[in-house]
Amino acid sequence: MNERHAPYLMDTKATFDCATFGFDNARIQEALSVLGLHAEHAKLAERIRSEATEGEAEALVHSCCVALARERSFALIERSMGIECFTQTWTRHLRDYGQDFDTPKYFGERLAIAAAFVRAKIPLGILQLQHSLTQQALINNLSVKFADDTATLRPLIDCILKLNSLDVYLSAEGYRLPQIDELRKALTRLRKETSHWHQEASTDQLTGLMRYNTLMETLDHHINMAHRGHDGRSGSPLCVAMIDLDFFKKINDTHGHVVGDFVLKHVAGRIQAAVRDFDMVGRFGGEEFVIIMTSTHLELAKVIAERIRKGVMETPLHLKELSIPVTISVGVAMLRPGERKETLIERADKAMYKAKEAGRNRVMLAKDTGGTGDTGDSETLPEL
Ligand SMILES: Nc1nc2c(ncn2[C@@H]2O[C@H](COP(=O)(O)OP(=O)(O)OP(=O)(O)O)[C@@H](O)[C@H]2O)c(=O)[nH]1
Repeated sequence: MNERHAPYLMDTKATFDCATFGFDNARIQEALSVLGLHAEHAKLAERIRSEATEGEAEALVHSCCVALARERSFALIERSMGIECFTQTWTRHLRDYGQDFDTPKYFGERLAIAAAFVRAKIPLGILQLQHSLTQQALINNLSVKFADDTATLRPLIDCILKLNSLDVYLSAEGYRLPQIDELRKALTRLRKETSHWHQEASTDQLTGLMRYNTLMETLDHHINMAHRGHDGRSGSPLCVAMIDLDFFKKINDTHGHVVGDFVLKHVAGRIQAAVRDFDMVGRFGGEEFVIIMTSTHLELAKVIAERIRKGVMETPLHLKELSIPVTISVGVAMLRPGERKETLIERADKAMYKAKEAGRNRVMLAKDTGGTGDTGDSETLPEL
């Protein structure tokens, strides 16, 4: 017996909320009206119960089960919910046949039974066969009893057909919700996985920063935005900083590649700590990083680049007994009107090489069209 499904099918005191399945009073009335089930059918259903199911429900279910057992997928019932649970639910269904068919409770119970069948992975066809067999058995039973009284028999059969249609309809609806639920869960899972893989694909494993491709796509996007201007009219300033570790080969040669990796990670952390929340940092290559600074003029970009340089210089990496000092050289360039990312990066790169040539551990600016001043370690370069 499958414990998970049994309570849904057997707990007679449980009330099932048909609203979960999208049935409010208006929808209940709509379904009843489509099927032509009215108040007068309550009396007919009562008659069916007293004539055909009272005291006979178990025998009826037994004979139906014998027929149903010929169906190959019937074995699933035994495996997933157990025959006892199945027959008890069916017997209860027959004893209460058509009772309060116009109430949310009636709808809720049938919807929940169908949902339990779905969870037990029993095909909808079995549940619908069960309804057909019930209909057949009741009609046969009454046809024998009222063989000579067609005036009584006809409305009773009409009522059975209608109540059976309602059962078939509710079983189909009950099957739909869990399936939609499963679909929703599968979609959520897929979305999570996609976003996880997207994150993996766009993140540099060592530093946790953006990878080269994502960095370039991001730069492209922001350059387009900057050319258009945030208000869609005038251009908006954008700067790029190219950062390269100084004498990194020596660090690798002295301490080994693994320690070199720790240094890269450490510097990436220092850069992230020094930039503003909305600046975008990526790993450009081996020991090169790029920062995209939107809505930022060269003057401000220089201040930020200086802050990063100082931050790195003042925070050596401590590894056990080792203290490894690190410095960086930085080139900063501001986007020119109509400029593409390739030349912007190239100008920042050239400025960075000028910083190397000038003695390293400094910030150099690629001259923008307006020209900039020079403070401290930063220098303004001739136009590149
Ligand atoms: N540990 C480690 N080393 C790397 C990685 N990527 C590149 N490198 C090393 O970075 C070093 C860069 O050396 P160079 O280009 O000569 O530059 P440098 O020694 O930093 O000297 P300057 O840039 O002129 O100051 C090389 O030894 C590369 O092998 C990496 O992911 N991990």
